[in-house]
Amino acid sequence: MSTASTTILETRGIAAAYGHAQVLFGVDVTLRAGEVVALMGRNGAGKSTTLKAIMGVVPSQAGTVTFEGQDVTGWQPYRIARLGLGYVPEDRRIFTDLTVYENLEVGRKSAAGSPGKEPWSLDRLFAIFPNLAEMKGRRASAMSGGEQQMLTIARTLMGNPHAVLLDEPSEGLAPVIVEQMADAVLAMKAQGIAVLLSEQNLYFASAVSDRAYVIEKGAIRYEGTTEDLEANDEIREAYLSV
Ligand SMILES: Nc1ncnc2c1ncn2[C@@H]1O[C@H](COP(=O)(O)OP(=O)(O)OP(=O)(O)O)[C@@H](O)[C@H]1O
Repeated sequence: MSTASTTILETRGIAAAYGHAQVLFGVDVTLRAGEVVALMGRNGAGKSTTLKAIMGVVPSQAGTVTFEGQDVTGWQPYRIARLGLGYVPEDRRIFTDLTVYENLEVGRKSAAGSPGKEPWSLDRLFAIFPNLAEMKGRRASAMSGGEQQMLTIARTLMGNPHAVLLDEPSEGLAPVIVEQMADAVLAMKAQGIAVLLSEQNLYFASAVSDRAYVIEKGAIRYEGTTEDLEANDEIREAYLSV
């Protein structure tokens, strides 16, 4: 049984580049069981690349990624996903020709090693995403961006992950949908899923996260509770847009 202090995901010194342009310079991030952690920073700071490097979507040139005690550095994304790490990228990769229901069925798979955990069912998902329940038969192409974002997360949960990486879940969402998104993240946490999310919105991050890292130019500049971050004018002004 994991406790709040068990490390579920850890990066040590990860570096990554696009061609000759290095964008991550030794990033250390830890996610413990049961936590929601925000990776904050301005546009281009390296948030998405950090999540991609964890997931093996971009190769890390240095450093290590450990998931549930296993060194997964250099693994293919599908293998990491199979271990139980879900990933929701910024671009919503849903099937627009399929209905909400069909998209969720496509996501159904069992992740390794979640003993005693009930697999996600559509009923459980719809309890967390009531708006999706109301539009089960709708094609994804006829949904708003925010609804598609919810669907992407719901579909990831159908894979029964133990932890999830969420890339900018609140980006571009109307305020009412941002609130629903915050509820969904908290519901995931209540179900025992650890979440590492990238975020620019301090309001959203504080509503859902226990701790935050601030990244700038590909390196972590601050680490602390979201409360401390909110109270730290210097860090906020230097590295965040708020
Ligand atoms: N596919 C790519 N090819 C080349 N450079 C890239 C690519 N993706 C990102 N970059 C560059 O890498 C740096 C980090 O980008 P990244 O997307 O990780 O930032 P971010 O903090 O997630 O910002 P955003 O909120 O804009 O997504 C930026 O300078 C960006 O221009």
